[in-house]
Amino acid sequence: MREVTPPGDRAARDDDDPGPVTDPPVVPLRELMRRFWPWVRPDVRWLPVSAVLLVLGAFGEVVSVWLFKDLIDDVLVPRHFADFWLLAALMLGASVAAALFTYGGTYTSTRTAERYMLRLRTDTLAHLHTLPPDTLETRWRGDLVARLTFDIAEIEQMVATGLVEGAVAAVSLLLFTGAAFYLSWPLTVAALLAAPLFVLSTSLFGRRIRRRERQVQRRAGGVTALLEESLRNATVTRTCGQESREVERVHREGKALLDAELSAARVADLYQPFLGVLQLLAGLTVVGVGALEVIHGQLSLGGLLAFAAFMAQLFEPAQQLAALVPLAGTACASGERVLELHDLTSPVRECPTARDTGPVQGRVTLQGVRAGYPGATGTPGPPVLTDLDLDLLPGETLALVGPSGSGKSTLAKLLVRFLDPQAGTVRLDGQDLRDLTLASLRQAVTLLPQQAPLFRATIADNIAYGRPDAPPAAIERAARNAGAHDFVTALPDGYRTVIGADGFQLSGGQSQRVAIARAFLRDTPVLVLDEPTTGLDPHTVEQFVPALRRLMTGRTTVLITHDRALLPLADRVLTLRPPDTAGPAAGPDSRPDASPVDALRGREPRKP
Ligand SMILES: Nc1ncnc2c1ncn2[C@@H]1O[C@H](COP(=O)(O)OP(=O)(O)OP(=O)(O)O)[C@@H](O)[C@H]1O
Repeated sequence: MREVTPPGDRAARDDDDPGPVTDPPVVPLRELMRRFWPWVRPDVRWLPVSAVLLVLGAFGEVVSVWLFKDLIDDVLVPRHFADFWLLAALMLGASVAAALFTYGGTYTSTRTAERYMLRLRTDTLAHLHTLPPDTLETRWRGDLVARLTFDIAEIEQMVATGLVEGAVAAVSLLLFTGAAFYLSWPLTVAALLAAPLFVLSTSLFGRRIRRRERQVQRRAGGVTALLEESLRNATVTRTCGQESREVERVHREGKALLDAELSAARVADLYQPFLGVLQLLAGLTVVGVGALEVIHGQLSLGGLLAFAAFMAQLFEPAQQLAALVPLAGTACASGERVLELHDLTSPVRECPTARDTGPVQGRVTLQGVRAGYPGATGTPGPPVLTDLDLDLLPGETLALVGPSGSGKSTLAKLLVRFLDPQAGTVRLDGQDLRDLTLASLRQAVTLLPQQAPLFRATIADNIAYGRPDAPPAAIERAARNAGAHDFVTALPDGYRTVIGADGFQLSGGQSQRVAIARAFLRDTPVLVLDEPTTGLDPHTVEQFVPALRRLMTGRTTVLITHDRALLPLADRVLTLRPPDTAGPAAGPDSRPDASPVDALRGREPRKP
């Protein structure tokens, strides 16, 4: 949803290139505070502790200023030096106590804020991990990272730090005003004449800053999104000779960010000098009225100087309160971006009465399945699969073939519930997948995606990713079964060799073997292999087949492949057709020449 922006607001105005990231829905400040408050709750008791410590610190300052007045009136004016030592010692004591209280208050407030940020970030990521991978992959990864880092830090500034600082500044303001009032009420009234102007300017500036900050955060997300994509696709960029285009793309979004930043700065940076003028106005009024009071003997010189000191002290919390205005603007814009993530819901839900699978034999049944993807508005999109019936016995291997876009990966997603059917049922050992807990289902089914994803960790840790408690002997056994042991032991650090996040130190075939070893170690009764030989040359595939055969033995396997060399591994072959070749959606191909290995059809499945 785009906010309506006033004419003349250059950075806020939508230009020809709105950038990759769109605005999240606008959320009122109260609603933002309500939504983000639960993460403060575990440490909520520390908020009053730090507030009390900070207020005690401010009180120490008041005492110190008061003693300063006595120093002027009782030592300096009457030239009575004997009282100096006691007053000086008391002033020093008050200042040291104030410094210690302020230190304790600041530290507890920082600790609360940092812990808040950690909780919010962890829970946001945990929420993202409840969403099907497709939901995340349709968003810009860099922008997601920006929301999980920068935006959450901005929210923390407001919700945890800002609240404490705001409360303490308000209390300090009251303390200093009370002390000033006690010294001279006419002077205090004169000083407070500027207060309505403060309040008015805060409201006017606040709204404008928030509007501009929304653009800043959106553009900042756009820059990280483009940077991430640009670096991830560096190989394609170089081979296509598009380096300058990539740099230009990021530069253009960076320029839009710069414009948005400058637009925000033009308002935010005007705010503080504007307040400075108001402060000067209040100060001059105080000096004028104070001079008259001293001349008429209604105020001592010490009193006037102490009043001036209180005024100086008063400006600090006033400035802190004022600084919360741009902070709140940024935090609101960031809050909206993080809330948008929290409001993403998974189309795949675990029902409250879901039960564990229990021991799994591995019979997989699809009955009248229709499946497709939700459209932009969340309504069901056109079906990719229709009327799909399938019955796989335990230990049976089904090769799933068909042209691109015919729905093979969609079927794989149904088996691990990354997607639910629009109609019909998918069953495991006769149990509807929707009646099972997601965790137990995924304990029973291993999905090996097309690209073997590797983590920046040791080879042993990569193999043990699905079973982190696996002993080294089990890891080695899995690697031997996957045909990975020989190349792993040839590496300088063997199983302790750290590989890059995208497996850049391993060849495609080696990465696939590590992924197969991972599947061996998980040892699930059902396997879904999505084009396991993608990118491998025929010779490597030939070497790879025995490992695949070992892995599939005794497990119900759906083997998605375009590779004819793998078809002999299957007991049956199912060919899917893309929706546009025959009616609205794909289904199992019943043509007699549908499968290149029709002879395999009807063959007895291997026993588990
Ligand atoms: N997340 C998604 N959102 C919307 N449509 C999708 C999504 N994923 C796949 N599709 C669409 O569903 C159809 C089937 O895609 P699917 O990935 O299942 O095909 P496939 O047979 O596995 O293709 P390939 O052999 O190229 O991997 C395609 O038209 C594709 O555009």
